[in-house]
Amino acid sequence: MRFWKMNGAGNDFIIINNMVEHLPETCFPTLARTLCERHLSIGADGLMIVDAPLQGGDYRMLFFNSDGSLGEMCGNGARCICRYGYENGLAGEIQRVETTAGLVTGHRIDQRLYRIRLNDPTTVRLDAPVVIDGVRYECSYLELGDPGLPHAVVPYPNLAQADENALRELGRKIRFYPEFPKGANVNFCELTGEDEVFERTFERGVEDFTYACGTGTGCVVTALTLMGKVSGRQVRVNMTGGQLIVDVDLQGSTVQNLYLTGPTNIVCKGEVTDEELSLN
Ligand SMILES: N[C@H](CCC[C@H](N)C(=O)O)C(=O)O
Repeated sequence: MRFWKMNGAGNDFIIINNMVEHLPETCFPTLARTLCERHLSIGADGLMIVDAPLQGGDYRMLFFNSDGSLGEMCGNGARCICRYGYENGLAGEIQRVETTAGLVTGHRIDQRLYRIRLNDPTTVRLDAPVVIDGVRYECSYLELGDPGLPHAVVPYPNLAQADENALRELGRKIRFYPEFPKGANVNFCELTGEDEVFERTFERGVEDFTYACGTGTGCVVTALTLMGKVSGRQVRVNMTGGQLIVDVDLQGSTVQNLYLTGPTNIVCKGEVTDEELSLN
């Protein structure tokens, strides 16, 4: 079984082309759990399966988190998969990717830089405070696409200096907050300059911080734009693994287009030989 390992700003993925491998869909959760384990196998935040299109796109993308759960979408994953699609001749410089959350269009800017148009927000609750251990945190809740990928946006002062373990525990509690029916990816953020944000995301399905989260940055910049705190133009979001740029087109208070731009890295291309892997 051939695979590529890629990352987008440090959010890393294993990619398998199922138009070549012909694996049964039922094995994908186990495949993700096995291959994404960082000590026992290749290691990644998620597994992406490329498959034949069903709705007129260039191809279809299925995204599985490292715990085997299906994610509706993945912004950094979609940017990486666009490079995979381009370099494997599945699509041209502008491409249409079918995701579980709906169609995503991708644009090759240069060899490593890719921009995608993220799914439009389908739920935006700017005022969705959470109370954790008696402390109230201002929070927004957004979903991108349909069915929507859930995100909480939590402003957090002095984020870069925050105690890692305390932040992780808080992230976990908000991720499972009972008022978020699907759970949520939890994006802690702090404005660090004009149109510049620092962000750390505790991800559902990885159940820890990842180095970057593309849909998370899209939601952070959407919320901050609607609150009037950033312009929505070329907003720079810095995360552990690098920088992503987000553009938000507003029509009144409705988001019309949400773009995510950032780097991709092909780490290796290889063959899976994991002797512990069972496809049943
Ligand atoms: N890291 C991803 C999001 C993965 C979504 C996943 N954690 C879920 O909630 O299913 C991104 O770049 O947008």
